[in-house]
Amino acid sequence: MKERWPFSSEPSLLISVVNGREARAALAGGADIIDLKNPLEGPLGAPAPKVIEEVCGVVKGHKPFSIALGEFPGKPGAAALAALGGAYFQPDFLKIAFLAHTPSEEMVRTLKEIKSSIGSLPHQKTSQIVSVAFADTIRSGSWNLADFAAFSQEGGAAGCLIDTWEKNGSSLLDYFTGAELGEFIESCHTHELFCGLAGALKFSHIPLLSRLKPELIGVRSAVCGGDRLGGTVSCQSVRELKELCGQTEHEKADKHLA
Ligand SMILES: O=C[C@H](O)COP(=O)(O)O
Repeated sequence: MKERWPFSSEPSLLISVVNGREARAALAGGADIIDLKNPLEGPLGAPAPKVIEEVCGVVKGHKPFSIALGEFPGKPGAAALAALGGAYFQPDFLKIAFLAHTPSEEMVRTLKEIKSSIGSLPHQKTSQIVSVAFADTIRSGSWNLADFAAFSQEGGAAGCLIDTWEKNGSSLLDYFTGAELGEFIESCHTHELFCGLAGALKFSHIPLLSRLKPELIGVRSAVCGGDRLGGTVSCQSVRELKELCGQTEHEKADKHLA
């Protein structure tokens, strides 16, 4: 991978937060990346600038952070303008989502517009672009996970993340098997992209997903007592999840047998 945050051999734990208090809890629990979003505006809802400012005050200088931009069907210009707004805060990552009916040309164009808009800023640090797709929409779309990686690379993204659009209790593993996700991770690596897995993941999913060795595992609901809107990030849950990220299924079984 040409352009990447130095990920370690175990998946980095990305925790989605909505305010500074949650960011503090996620940091204290050992999160590797603090992801800022506004779940009230959708699975990849964009946070308000004043909230970003608050979270920057907590996170900057401690851990990398990402900002969700949302999705912009048919509007690459609007996406680029939103990205410019996000880049103002100099996050490590900017996340932009694509529903599976987005034409591939539009995805590539949107990513290129974003890359060129944020590249024009005088900052020393340029945010890396993370291209996000949704496991529950992709089956009905015109491209598959391997295509998604290829188009993301063509557009200039540094990484791909797969999440779920409907937060209705179904998780990533209800849509794709471990083997399929393993192939997706491989496609990302073939295209020199890092790979993130998310989507209503539960604690019980983590050992299996860790074994697949994605660069990122992204979670919100599971560390908010199962309620991504009404709940709040629990430091203890983040800590437990972080410990699980370093364990494969076999290690977990061994511990239980010991
Ligand atoms: O980017 C990761 C998402 O925020 C995951 O949220 P979730 O665990 O509630 O699906």
